[in-house]
Amino acid sequence: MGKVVLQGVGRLGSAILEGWLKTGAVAPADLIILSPSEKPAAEQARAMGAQVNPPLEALAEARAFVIGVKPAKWVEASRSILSHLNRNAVIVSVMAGVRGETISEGFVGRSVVRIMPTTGVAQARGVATIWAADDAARQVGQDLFGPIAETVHLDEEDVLHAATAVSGCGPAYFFDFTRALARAGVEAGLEPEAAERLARATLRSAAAGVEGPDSLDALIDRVASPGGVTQAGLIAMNENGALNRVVQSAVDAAVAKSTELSG
Ligand SMILES: NC(=O)C1=CN([C@@H]2O[C@H](COP(=O)(O)OP(=O)(O)OC[C@H]3O[C@@H](n4cnc5c(N)ncnc54)[C@H](OP(=O)(O)O)[C@@H]3O)[C@@H](O)[C@H]2O)C=CC1
Ligand SMILES: O=C(O)[C@@H]1CCC=N1
Repeated sequence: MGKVVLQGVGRLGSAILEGWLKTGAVAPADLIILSPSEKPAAEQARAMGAQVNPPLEALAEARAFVIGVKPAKWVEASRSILSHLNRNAVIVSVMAGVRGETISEGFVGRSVVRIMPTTGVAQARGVATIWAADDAARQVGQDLFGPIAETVHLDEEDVLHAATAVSGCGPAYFFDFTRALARAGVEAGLEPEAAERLARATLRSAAAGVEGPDSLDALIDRVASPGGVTQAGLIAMNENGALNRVVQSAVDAAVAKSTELSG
């Protein structure tokens, strides 16, 4: 793979770094980490042989440059490094919204691959949607994220907005639902600690169900005995299409925000 630069070790950057260290997808000796402040994941990488904030001349060897900063920060963050960065480095953007063409222009024509990962990459159990204008850049994205995520390749860049709304944001929706389930359990009489343990463990248990080949309909059917307790709950949850409506509004709002970020 060659040297890989990670710029930004925040919520997602640290998850990516943890995944790489866990799987060895990027050898620590090949890692160059740029971070304005000290981060535990970066310190762990340093202890394993990575370079953290080395003199910028080190970027001359970069094969890939991963932008892990916020969409509002990347232009400013690229300014000081640009003249040092290898001319052939592939730019790997995990930023929501920002278009590949815009990033390529900012990086003076370098190839760009856009990735939309989930934070599950930390446990090498992420999902990563990949889009690139050229196959070589796409392959760099696959090499970096394939070992830490299930990868889904897109042909159309515009569909990344939808992938972001469904997958990039998705873990937060499930955590929010789990919290609501725990709260409802408390209302129904459970102690708060028991309610949270049950809701979290149920999320893990349900996730194990989707590891198999069964359709979502079949998985639901297996839990919902005809005329039974689950069916009563599902009917209440879906009354007048309430669940579909609320999920659709979440996805639509996230697509709108991602589109806004694309300028
Ligand atoms: N969080 C998520 O689940 C996902 C996030 N993304 C994308 O990932 C990107 C990062 O998001 P997230 O991790 O949530 O945001 P965070 O704010 O947690 O992380 C951004 C990091 O960028 C660092 N940073 C700022 N300026 C520089 C610079 N000049 N050089 C190096 N590092 C810099 C900040 O450092 P410091 O802490 O020192 O200020 C911070 O740690 C965004 O573009 C977002 O769209 C995509 C998919 C999922
Ligand atoms: O909330 C965000 O903007 C980022 C992008 C997808 C998940 N987190």
